[in-house]
Amino acid sequence: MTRSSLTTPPPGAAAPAPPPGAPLPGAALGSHYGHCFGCGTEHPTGLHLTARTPDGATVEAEFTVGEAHQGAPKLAHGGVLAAAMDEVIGMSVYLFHKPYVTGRLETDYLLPVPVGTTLHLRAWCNGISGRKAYLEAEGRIGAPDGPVAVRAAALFIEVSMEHFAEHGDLAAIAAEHQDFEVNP
Ligand SMILES: CCCCC/C=C\C/C=C\C/C=C\C/C=C\CCCC(=O)SCCNC(=O)CCNC(=O)[C@H](O)C(C)(C)COP(=O)(O)OP(=O)(O)OC[C@H]1O[C@@H](n2cnc3c(N)ncnc32)[C@H](O)[C@@H]1OP(=O)(O)O
Repeated sequence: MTRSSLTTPPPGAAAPAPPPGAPLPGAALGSHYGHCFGCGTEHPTGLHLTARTPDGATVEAEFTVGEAHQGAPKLAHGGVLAAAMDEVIGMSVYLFHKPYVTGRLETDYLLPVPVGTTLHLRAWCNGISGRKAYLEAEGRIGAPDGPVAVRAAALFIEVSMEHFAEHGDLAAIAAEHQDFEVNP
């Protein structure tokens, strides 16, 4: 992965153990918001990613590239692939049971991804330092051990739930997340 210093964890940054209440190994993670473009089940044209954590520390999901995801004829659009990486990385930091947003997302495109391809996505955390989480993901063609088509590195920033109240619609999230309080 060609990674900038901004997405490289500083020395000593370690991923914490999942807190009580975090998804257990083997658990499906579900959607964090029904209208999310990445995982929302109610989104009419979204990616509809469904993820699970095999070990409580990493996240896996599959994304099949469809006609709606084209950039060049019969090839996936790079921005759509970046959205899939953003989503699976977001799910991996959700394992820590705190709200984070993407601050920076870096993507390497290594192979073209034809329509009809199933990408096997995997994301994990390389470390947390203060409010900053350093994360990484890869997308492999056709199988969990297939050739790597996309790699991503990201810096996610921890926010309070007030972030969503101030800038978005906290009530819509709270309706689906009784486990997140505005003033815990
Ligand atoms: C997404 C919905 C979540 C719903 C939450 C509800 C429940 C959670 C449940 C489930 C979640 C599960 C899955 C989520 C899956 C996918 C989600 C996809 C994620 C997204 O798609 S989310 C949308 C795109 N995202 C944004 O919409 C962010 C817009 N942005 C801002 O809202 C501010 O920009 C913010 C808050 C990022 C920072 O603002 P701020 O004022 O709080 O903090 P500040 O600026 O001081 O930064 C603190 C330290 O981070 C460094 N830093 C900041 N930004 C940086 C950058 N870009 N590059 C390098 N370093 C950066 C600073 O340099 C400083 O570092 P230092 O402390 O060392 O000085």
